[in-house]
Amino acid sequence: MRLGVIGFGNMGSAIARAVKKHFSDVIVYDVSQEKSMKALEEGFGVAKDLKFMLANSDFVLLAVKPKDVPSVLTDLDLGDRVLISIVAGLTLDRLYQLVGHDKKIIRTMPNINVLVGKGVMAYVFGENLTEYEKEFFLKSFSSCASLYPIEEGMMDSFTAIAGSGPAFVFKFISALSLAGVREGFSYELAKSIVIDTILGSCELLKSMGGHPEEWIAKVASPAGITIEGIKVLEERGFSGIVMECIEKTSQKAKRL
Ligand SMILES: NC(=O)C1=CN([C@@H]2O[C@H](COP(=O)(O)OP(=O)(O)OC[C@H]3O[C@@H](n4cnc5c(N)ncnc54)[C@H](OP(=O)(O)O)[C@@H]3O)[C@@H](O)[C@H]2O)C=CC1
Ligand SMILES: O=C(O)[C@@H]1CCC=N1
Repeated sequence: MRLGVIGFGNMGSAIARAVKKHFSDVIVYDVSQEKSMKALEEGFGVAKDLKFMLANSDFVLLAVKPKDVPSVLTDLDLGDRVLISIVAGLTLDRLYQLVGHDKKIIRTMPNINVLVGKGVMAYVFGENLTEYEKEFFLKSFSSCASLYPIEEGMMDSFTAIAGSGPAFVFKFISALSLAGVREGFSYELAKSIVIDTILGSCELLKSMGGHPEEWIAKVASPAGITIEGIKVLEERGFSGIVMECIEKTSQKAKRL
């Protein structure tokens, strides 16, 4: 199977690198000369136009910004190829309008962590896909992401929590690292301590299970020091802020 990648930006390049071993060939098309050069330097084939890319693809990854989608898909004849869209807010209905109702489409939402093989990706299969095509998609993408089959109606919520999620996690890492600097560590040392603490906490929760609040209770000793910090988070409405952050993010996906 051959993969065509439309848009070699943050996500197109991350996915191309992550899944290339599963495809006999990966060919990239990007309007940016700089991105095309980058793809070439990384050993990918580069197409001079969409027609050439299509002629050399069985699966086509749509990885351009939402505003650029109409210019890419209008008049594009996908034929029997499978279109994999990662575009936030772009519904299957809208995709069918653009490429034709008889076409093969998989709507997905990955996150940037596919770069290190630890991504998550939601997916919804459209009509007309063969069992082989579905299995090939699942096999190739499960090598870089935990795959979640979800109802399409939950896609914007998934996008907020998981697609945008790394940005919110990085924000927390950044804030905790700055707090470490304030306490007297160098930024690099603080960041390393924070990353190891978060990795360990995630590992613990994933392998041992339980509710996060139960683990908070094990860390926060009665009349100890941790509860003083928890009090500040509670007073400032940390959980409410995070919920509103996800609500606003999810709502924006509906307006794209
Ligand atoms: N960034 C993320 O973490 C995630 C993004 N997504 C989705 O992935 C998509 C891509 O996002 P991202 O990778 O961040 O965006 P980028 O801007 O980094 O990448 C898009 C690339 O496509 C190029 N491009 C623009 N128009 C065309 C065209 N007509 N034909 C071919 N290439 C074109 C752009 O060139 P130029 O820069 O010159 O315009 C750019 O190189 C978006 O739809 C987004 O919703 C989904 C999950 C996570
Ligand atoms: O911010 C965005 O629009 C994209 C979609 C999910 C992550 N990044």
